[in-house]
Amino acid sequence: MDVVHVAVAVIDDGDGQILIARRPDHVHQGGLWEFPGGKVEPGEAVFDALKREVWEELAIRVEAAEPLIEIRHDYPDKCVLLDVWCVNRFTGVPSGNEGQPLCWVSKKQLANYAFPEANQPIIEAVVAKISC
Ligand SMILES: Nc1nc2c([nH]c(=O)n2[C@H]2C[C@H](O)[C@@H](COP(=O)(O)OP(=O)(O)OP(=O)(O)O)O2)c(=O)[nH]1
Ligand SMILES: [Mg+2]
Repeated sequence: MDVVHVAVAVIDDGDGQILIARRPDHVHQGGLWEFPGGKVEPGEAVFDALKREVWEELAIRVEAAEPLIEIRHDYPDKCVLLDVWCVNRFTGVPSGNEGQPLCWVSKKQLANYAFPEANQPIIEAVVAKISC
């Protein structure tokens, strides 16, 4: 199976709150919460994909980000490579541009939301990190 390369953004508000979004019911891993992001296009740099996806989904401009962790995960129907970045600086106010519910949550609260299976190590990395 082809591996789908995905740029994923962990966005924090500088005050310990992290932005999560709910995936639509009808898509892959639908109904679960996620960190915003999406597929890297052929020939596109991952950071450019991150900025593009965050703009498309949330209408905010990423100004600075750093790599956090890369996760390769095989779902029964899809293989993904999640390229996860911490967004350190952005401009604008996030809005669910695609109608997706958004929520700002503390690191501790992340455990109360259902995420796709691949996200477990991401959540551990976020919790372990001092900022983001
Ligand atoms: N964005 C995101 N995707 C995740 C996470 N965890 C996880 O397993 N995935 C998977 C679900 C999908 O198979 C894939 C991301 O695809 P996507 O549906 O967000 O891609 P996209 O925004 O480009 O959407 P589309 O244009 O294809 O509709 O990665 C996560 O935390 N965030
Ligand atoms: Mg997406």
